[in-house]
Amino acid sequence: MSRMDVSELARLAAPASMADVVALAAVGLGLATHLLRGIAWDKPDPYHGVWFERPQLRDAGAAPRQKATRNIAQRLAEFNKDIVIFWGSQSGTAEAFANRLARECHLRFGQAVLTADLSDYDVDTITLIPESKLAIFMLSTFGEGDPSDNATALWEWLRNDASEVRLQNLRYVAFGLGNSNYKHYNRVVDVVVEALDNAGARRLMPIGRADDANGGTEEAFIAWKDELHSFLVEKLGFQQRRVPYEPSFAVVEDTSLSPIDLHHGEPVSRRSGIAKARNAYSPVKSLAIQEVRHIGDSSEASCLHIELDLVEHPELRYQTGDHLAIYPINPDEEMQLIMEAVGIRARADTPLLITPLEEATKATIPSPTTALALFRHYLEICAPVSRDTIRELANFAPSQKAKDFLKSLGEDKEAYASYTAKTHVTIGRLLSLAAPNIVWKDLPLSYLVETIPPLQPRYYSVSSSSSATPRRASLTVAVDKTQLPGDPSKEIPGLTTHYLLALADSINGTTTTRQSLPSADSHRVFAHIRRSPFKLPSLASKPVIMIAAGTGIAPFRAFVQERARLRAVSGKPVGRMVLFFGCRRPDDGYLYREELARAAEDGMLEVVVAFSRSGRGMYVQDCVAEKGEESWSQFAKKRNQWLEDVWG
Ligand SMILES: Cc1cc2nc3c(=O)[nH]c(=O)nc-3n(C[C@H](O)[C@H](O)[C@H](O)COP(=O)(O)O)c2cc1C
Repeated sequence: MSRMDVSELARLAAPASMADVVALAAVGLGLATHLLRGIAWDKPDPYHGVWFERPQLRDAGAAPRQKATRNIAQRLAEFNKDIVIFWGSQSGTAEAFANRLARECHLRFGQAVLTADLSDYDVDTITLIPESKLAIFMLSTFGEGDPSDNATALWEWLRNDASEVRLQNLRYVAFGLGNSNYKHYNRVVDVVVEALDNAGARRLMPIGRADDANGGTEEAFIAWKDELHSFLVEKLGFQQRRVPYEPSFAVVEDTSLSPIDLHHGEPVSRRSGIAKARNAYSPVKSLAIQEVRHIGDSSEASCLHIELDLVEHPELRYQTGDHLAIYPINPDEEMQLIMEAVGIRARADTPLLITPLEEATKATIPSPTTALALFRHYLEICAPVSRDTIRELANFAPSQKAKDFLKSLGEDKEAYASYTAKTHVTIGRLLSLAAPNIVWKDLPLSYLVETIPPLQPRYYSVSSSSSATPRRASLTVAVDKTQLPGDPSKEIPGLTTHYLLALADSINGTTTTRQSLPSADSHRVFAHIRRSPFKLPSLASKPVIMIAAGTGIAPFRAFVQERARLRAVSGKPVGRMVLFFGCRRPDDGYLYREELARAAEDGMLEVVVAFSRSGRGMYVQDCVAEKGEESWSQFAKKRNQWLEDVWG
């Protein structure tokens, strides 16, 4: 990286909000990762903050099923399906879109559609899909222009074996999900489409691309879907029909089941497909919270340091730099709203059996369960409701007034945008706003089960070192709130962070959030560990430059602890570490101040702090530009030396 690159970084917009700070943290990590690319680790992984993962509870479902074939062509033939929708999704959006599109193709055109998690099939069997079928690819881009975990096999197959792949029979369309704020915007769909085309596949429509930069993903999907529908009618001769709803799941109350047989909220282990093959995820376990304390709080922001006990679970091992997934629970208020609206509140504890009506449909919710567990633990009920769903809900409305209201909102893009800018329309709120105090008796629970996405775990970088505290993992979590763009007086609390805040309140006897916990809460969280390639250089003598703002410091705290431990145990010197850290003021957001000062006193760490609201008002990128020059030239010298050592 040249001096110009550093000043370019300094020129970037100064952060003015929490979102900026988060973006800044990502830029910081990106830079650090870039500097150490190929030296400290093989594959850069600059996203140290909250991580996402596919939300599906893979092995969920009541009865054990026969092992499904991994041959996609065979599966399509077995279930007589006309269309396959492949999805590659990290945080669940592409998966939810694939399910919505499948339902719509079935209801509108009577087509038999299979949605396919890419990691459930051997990707080379795509070559066997006959010409009579249509394939739809819905792919998101993650990391640094990388595929989602479940699309890795497709990615590697198309890139590594490109010259051998023959796809003359494949007719397909593709839709990509990305964000133009990232350097490699929608790279995955572009690379995959290029490879498919080169292999002789016939692309029937231009690629659809969703840009999440300004929250445009949903509308881009609706627009692309409308184009696809017109194409299917006009070019492929599909006949339209009008079927408002056909369930894919049977949801029935079964009082014969005993409470001990029910899933009361524990997530089902997600170790399947590629993740299992690569041992990327640990099993999900219930972890006791050993300690939780507020650090670096200010009037504007709150930050938690949480220590989780791993002693009870010897099989749970983390490595410094790994991520930990927390399974949140929905707030009671939202849960009650929805149960009230569908008239199930009095039967919240009644056993519910949720069974796919077709063998080809994958279970996403553990069954048997209860309505309480369904809405508290298993469905993402705090997310805004999509315009498509609002339009569909009009079919089940309990009054003409409610129907008209939902239609006006669902069919008018502008009306929906301005309403949702001022109102946080979660499913429970929407139902109660559209028809106050009326039970939606025609709204089947199965519709909610298949329409509301499964609740996803949220990922955080572990902020402790596995060498220093192998049986205890800590997290550093900024408690976030999002202001509604059309009414900044309304703040939407972050789901997981406010759940963690409620736990902190309960443990410490404080009251900092309105969110309450279930009465029987035992101060434990469901969690699993995800392997991360974001690691310290394997040679402890290598110097490291770290750049972070706010809670982006989490993995670097772990790195500092790791090296300190190594030095204490081996008695040997370790490489120089420089940490550029950005926060507001010396008394606002300066996380782990004393700890960092101690490491600095020991001579193994240099901390360069940028205070954005104090003194000269510096941001971390200013510090990198101003003070980083000297560190950089030293680093560059060393780097050249390593390159010579490695490459000769
Ligand atoms: C950590 C992270 C990294 C991302 N990297 C990229 C990227 O490199 N290129 C891009 O176009 N979009 C990127 N995105 C945006 C996602 O592709 C976008 O949010 C998409 O809607 C997610 O779809 P999914 O939920 O199906 O995975 C990234 C998002 C996150 C949270």
